[in-house]
Amino acid sequence: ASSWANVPQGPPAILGITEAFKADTFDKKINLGVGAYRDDAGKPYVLPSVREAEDKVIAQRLNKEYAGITGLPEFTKGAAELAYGADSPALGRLAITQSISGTGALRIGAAFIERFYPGGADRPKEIYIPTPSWANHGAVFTDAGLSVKKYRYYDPATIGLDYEGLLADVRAAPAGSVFMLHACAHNPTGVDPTQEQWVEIEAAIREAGHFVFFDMAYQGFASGDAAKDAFALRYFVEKGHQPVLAQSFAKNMGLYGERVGAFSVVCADAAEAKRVDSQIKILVRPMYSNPPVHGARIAGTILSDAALKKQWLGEVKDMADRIIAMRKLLRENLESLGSKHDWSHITSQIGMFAYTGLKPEQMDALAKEHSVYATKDGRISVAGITSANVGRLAESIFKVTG
Ligand SMILES: Cc1ncc(COP(=O)(O)O)c(CN[C@@](C)(CC(=O)O)C(=O)O)c1O
Repeated sequence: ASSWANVPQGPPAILGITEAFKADTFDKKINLGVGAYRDDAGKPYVLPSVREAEDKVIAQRLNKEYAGITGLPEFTKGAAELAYGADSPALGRLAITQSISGTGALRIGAAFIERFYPGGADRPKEIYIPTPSWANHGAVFTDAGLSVKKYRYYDPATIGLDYEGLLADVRAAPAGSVFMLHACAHNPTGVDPTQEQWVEIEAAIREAGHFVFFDMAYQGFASGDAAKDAFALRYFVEKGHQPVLAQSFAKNMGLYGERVGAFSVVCADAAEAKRVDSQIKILVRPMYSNPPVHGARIAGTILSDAALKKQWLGEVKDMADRIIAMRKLLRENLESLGSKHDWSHITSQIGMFAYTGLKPEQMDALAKEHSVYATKDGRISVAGITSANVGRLAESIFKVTG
């Protein structure tokens, strides 16, 4: 018999929505599934600054030699400055490696924590993630040998932050626990703490002696302001935390398929950063040895050229502004249809996604009766909304929510 006779059929991944969408022949079907930016014509968007940087890279006729294990220094330097701030004292004591986008950064981080996080041999290697969190977080951490715990985050009653529950769970966790925090644009809810709430959360985490793993997959894409979106990360570093950070350039540079990201560790000093860097190399070498160069060359070109970086930040703001405009339009359309529900969360939430509060059966009805496709948890990718389809989308939501 075949060696794989016992391999079971797994459930469809998130991309199952896209399959159902593709199979639908209705010409006005709407895909609000995968979190990828679309312009107002509903088309994928390659940022002009990325095209320009790519032309520069190609014109250099570079060779195809291996990058180092931790990737292109020009890229990782730029990524660090973008995240922590060009004048951050953390930059002098940072270990950073290029990664296979955000997912790869999370995986390196999980492996590093599994191998080195203190707490003694008896301490279970675990990480606390928000409820809900990005669909892939759990699997990334369990596959790296960490057990996943949950902390309260989203409150269905208010379709907002369960602030008291979050603080209670931070305080209840054993001292020195590892907490995963979404730096901005929480996925899937779009619900972020206010800056005042971040200040409280930081104090609770510091008092409990917890360790922080930031996932920043949407810097600049949430508010349109890269520094504002990095507030939580930079505030925690300022208060003395030594977090680890996963960065993705999939969304804010539109480099989805180029797989550009970075993983970094804020260390106590330069000597510690050197030791940590050596151990990150030992982890990465047998994982994938070294990263792809093309996307990092594009991102590095943008991040190291003041004019291109300025142009890029303007384009990221334009994407964020379009998302914010679609949130407003959807809410206004629902209200003008006479919906009795409170839709203020659609505009108070931030980033790629809106957590509508619709139930799974209502999401099913949206797909089956209205050819509107999104995940069962009620998450819609706002990037899939256009000025052409927002009216029909609002009518569909109005019909299934009454
Ligand atoms: C919070 C968060 N972290 C990390 C990643 C990883 O992205 P990357 O590996 O492509 O850099 C995503 C992407 N989440 C998307 C946008 C895509 C996906 O699920 O893969 C989403 O639809 O939720 C994310 O939402």
